[in-house]
Amino acid sequence: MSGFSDEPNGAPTSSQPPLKAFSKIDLDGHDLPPSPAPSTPRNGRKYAFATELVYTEGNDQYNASSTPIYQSATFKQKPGEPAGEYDYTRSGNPTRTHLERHLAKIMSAERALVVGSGMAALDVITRLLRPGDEVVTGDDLYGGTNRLLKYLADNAGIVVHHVDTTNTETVKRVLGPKTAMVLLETPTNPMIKIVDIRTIATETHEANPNALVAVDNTMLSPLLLNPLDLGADIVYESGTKYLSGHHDLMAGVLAVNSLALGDKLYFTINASGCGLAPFDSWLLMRGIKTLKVRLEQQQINAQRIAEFLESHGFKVRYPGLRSHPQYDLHHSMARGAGAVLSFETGSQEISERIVAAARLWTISVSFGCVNSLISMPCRMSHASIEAKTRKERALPEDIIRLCVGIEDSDDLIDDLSRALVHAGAVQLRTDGGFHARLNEAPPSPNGI
Ligand SMILES: Cc1ncc(COP(=O)(O)O)c(C=O)c1O
Ligand SMILES: N[C@@H](CCSC[C@H](N)C(=O)O)C(=O)O
Repeated sequence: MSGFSDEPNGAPTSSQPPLKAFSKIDLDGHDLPPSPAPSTPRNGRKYAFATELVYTEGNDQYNASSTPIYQSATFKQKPGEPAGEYDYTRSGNPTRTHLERHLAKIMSAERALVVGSGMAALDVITRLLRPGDEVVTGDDLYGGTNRLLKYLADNAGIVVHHVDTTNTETVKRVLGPKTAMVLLETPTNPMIKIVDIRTIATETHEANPNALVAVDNTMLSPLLLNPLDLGADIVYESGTKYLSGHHDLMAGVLAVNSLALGDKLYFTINASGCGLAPFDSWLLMRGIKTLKVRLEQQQINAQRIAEFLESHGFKVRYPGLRSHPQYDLHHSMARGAGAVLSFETGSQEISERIVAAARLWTISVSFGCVNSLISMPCRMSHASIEAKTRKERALPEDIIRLCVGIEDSDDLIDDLSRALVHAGAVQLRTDGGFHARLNEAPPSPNGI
């Protein structure tokens, strides 16, 4: 897999025009995000994504190259003059504003907002709902998203429909005038299923023009997907993941094209006080600058690892593989396959042994970090979904999720191979190769 031009990465030939990273913002610069601390060159020239990621323009009094951390809760006012631009950091802070302008630019959005975590972003979005409203969402979702929706269903009178969002007909059947929100993930976490944002957004707005389509873009980041360009009303993501890239902060990002909707989201952020703190805003701004180089390498590594596992007989879920049933759909929307994949071994016990035997792959929740991570979603990130519900939704208990980092891919494959052999997940052949034992009885714990 090569890089991140504005062309679809490895996409099948189609009659569709090439996917553009900045389709919304005009090259003459009439459509730049408003900004007291602009993040875009004032001459209006629009650069390639890699350039826009690192290029920022500020209005710092000393021309600081890195926008300073305004570590201040309050801002002094001048007597007898109207209130200044900032008064209190819960309401606004220059470091946070600069980050928000920068995000609006790279997300091709009219307005972006940043909060304390990805879940805080979803919380802000769901506060647009009223009792009796219906939400349509997937049957494969991040566990925390599922938990918040369940809370709203149990306590706030919101009706939540979990359906197979990979099937647009199924989604259409539950849409209606009471649908207030459709909440999508693509690829889904952890089953890596692909959702047709364009079709579902059209169907949703036909069913109820006031319904909002919100897309969780955590898996791909703005480098690989712009849900707003596909008809979504709100895009949000966990900045804890690819945008920051080092697992050293928690953040959530929201972006919209409707300024009226942006104002409603901002109201909740100010009213509830979940805006991102100045230091974390600065750290996230720093992380964003290396998004392309990190995710590009992560994706190259992920492709190699997915091919390695598949070639050894494992059932691998990764949209970079031609065997993915929705390969074409994914590449009609996105500019790359991302760096999260999952695979099954046929046995929960074997999967547990693989995870335990890995050394380079850290056992950890989350993804997007420069380090490679291995996890068992049913025990970790998705443990908050009841076992009964996981079963109903056919989430395999043995599924292993790999979140690929930027290490040397040979080292990653060596470590994974050793873990597979140690766990007894593979049958050794006389020529030194091996093949997945899928659905065979697990061997003795030393694996051989
Ligand atoms: C797809 C997805 N969305 C949202 C979140 C929530 O983000 P955060 O942990 O920053 O609250 C996560 C993980 O936590 C996630 O995997
Ligand atoms: N204990 C946490 C688990 C966080 S999972 C983080 C991430 N979204 C992932 O998919 O790994 C919780 O209960 O939220």
